[in-house]
Amino acid sequence: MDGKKYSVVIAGGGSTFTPGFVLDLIKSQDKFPMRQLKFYDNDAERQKKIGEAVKIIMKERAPQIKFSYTTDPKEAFTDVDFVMGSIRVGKYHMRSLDEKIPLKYGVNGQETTGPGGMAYGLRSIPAIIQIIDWMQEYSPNAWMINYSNTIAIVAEACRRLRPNAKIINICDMPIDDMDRMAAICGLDSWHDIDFNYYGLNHFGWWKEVRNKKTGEDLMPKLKEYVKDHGYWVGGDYDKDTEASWEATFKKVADDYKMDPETLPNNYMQYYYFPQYEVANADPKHTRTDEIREHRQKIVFGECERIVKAGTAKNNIWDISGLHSEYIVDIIHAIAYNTHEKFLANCENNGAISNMDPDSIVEVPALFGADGIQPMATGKAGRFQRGLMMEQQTCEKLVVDAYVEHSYQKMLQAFALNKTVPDASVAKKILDDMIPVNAPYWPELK
Ligand SMILES: NC(=O)c1ccc[n+]([C@@H]2O[C@H](COP(=O)([O-])OP(=O)(O)OC[C@H]3O[C@@H](n4cnc5c(N)ncnc54)[C@H](O)[C@@H]3O)[C@@H](O)[C@H]2O)c1
Ligand SMILES: O=P(O)(O)OC[C@H]1O[C@H](O[C@H]2[C@H](O)[C@@H](O)[C@@H](O)O[C@@H]2CO)[C@H](O)[C@@H](O)[C@@H]1O
Ligand SMILES: [Mn+2]
Repeated sequence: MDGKKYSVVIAGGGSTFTPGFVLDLIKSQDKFPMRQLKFYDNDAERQKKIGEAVKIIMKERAPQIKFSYTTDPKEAFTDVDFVMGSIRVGKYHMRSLDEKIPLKYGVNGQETTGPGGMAYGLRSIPAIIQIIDWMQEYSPNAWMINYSNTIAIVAEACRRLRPNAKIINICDMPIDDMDRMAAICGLDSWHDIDFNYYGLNHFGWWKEVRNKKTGEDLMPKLKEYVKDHGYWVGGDYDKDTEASWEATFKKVADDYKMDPETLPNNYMQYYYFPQYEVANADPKHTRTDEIREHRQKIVFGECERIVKAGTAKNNIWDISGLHSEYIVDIIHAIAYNTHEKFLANCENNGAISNMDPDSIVEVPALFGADGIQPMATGKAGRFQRGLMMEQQTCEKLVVDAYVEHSYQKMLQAFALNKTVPDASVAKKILDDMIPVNAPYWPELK
């Protein structure tokens, strides 16, 4: 370590994940020392609620790190080494519509999959491109680690519109799944697992899972468990897991049966069993409502409590979360050029040998000071390749729709998607989505 101390800005300071991430950054000061932490958000009021609580946390636990929050891009993106992308364009209001509009027509209503995921992706593109441009203008050497969804669509837009930008698009879902695999096999955490994985974001498969220390092949043990229980661990491990996530992890038992050679990312259920998802959804009460009643309420309630008490003693984020732990590991790998292996969403260029070079894929990559070096994962199975070709074409069509302001391309994206049964249904969903997305989408002609 060269004694350097880092400056980080979180874009989306008002995110429900921000306080947990801050606590993990503070705990990692021996590993990733910082001199400055800033928040940036375009909703001053929402950010202030988190910002005021974090001010107290920082004063008590890391007074050596200068902390501030702002809605001014120049102030936010000047003098930073890392930009963390945690924005949700349109906030929970728009997520709720992404979920509920498709359900009205009997189609899967989910944050990052199906028409809702494509609608969300189209909203995110201009905002992420704008943040990249600010970062390049005010801190040209900085890296942006982006986890703002819909990642596959954002990554495709970056590939086309800002090909030289220092941005890495990541997802923590496979980490969560691997942490569950570790627990199932009696290991401590995902850090104990070595893997070979390939696919698209929220759309992939493990080819290999091994004990990192001993090299033992864990696939037979995992398959035996997953066929009955999916990735549901239960007991103490899952004591805080919400009902919808419980259903998700259990459903992996059925996903797995679609290809017993591999282990699936839990998001495959939205593509394998869209009718089941719709049948089990309540169009009046979707995942957004659950978050409003649970995560959002808890996070903002806790911030309010800290501000009122004037202290952050015994706060709820003292226990690390996988999401932020993973992100700290990634920025550490870039800052200290460790070439550790994580998953990244990047241009294929042969990483999956039978996918187009210009596909955006999610594959293992070595993370270091120059960014990522994607690794060769071999050949996708015929079944997987067919699914991926369809899905990534949808993702490319959304970016076409953005670039060309094309109604036709967005309609094709919806109609092609595996979750949508019919082009006339695709049209109905799109026509309902256009007016509510008017503040965020280009005008589609
Ligand atoms: N990739 C992953 O694995 C992963 C995991 C968890 C969450 N996420 C993503 O992280 C993001 C945050 O999730 P959340 O549930 O905490 O959302 P949230 O709604 O609680 O917070 C998002 C924040 O972004 C702000 N925002 C919206 N548009 C903005 C813009 N243009 N510029 C600056 N700020 C803006 C909002 O005001 C809000 O404060 C989402 O995109 C979510 O999908 C990704
Ligand atoms: O419905 P949400 O907002 O709770 O989750 C949607 C996100 O789900 C995944 O992230 C999980 C993560 O895998 C888990 O370990 C924990 O940290 O919670 C995260 C969010 O709940 C997924 O990877 C994200 O892309 C989704 O946005
Ligand atoms: Mn994700």
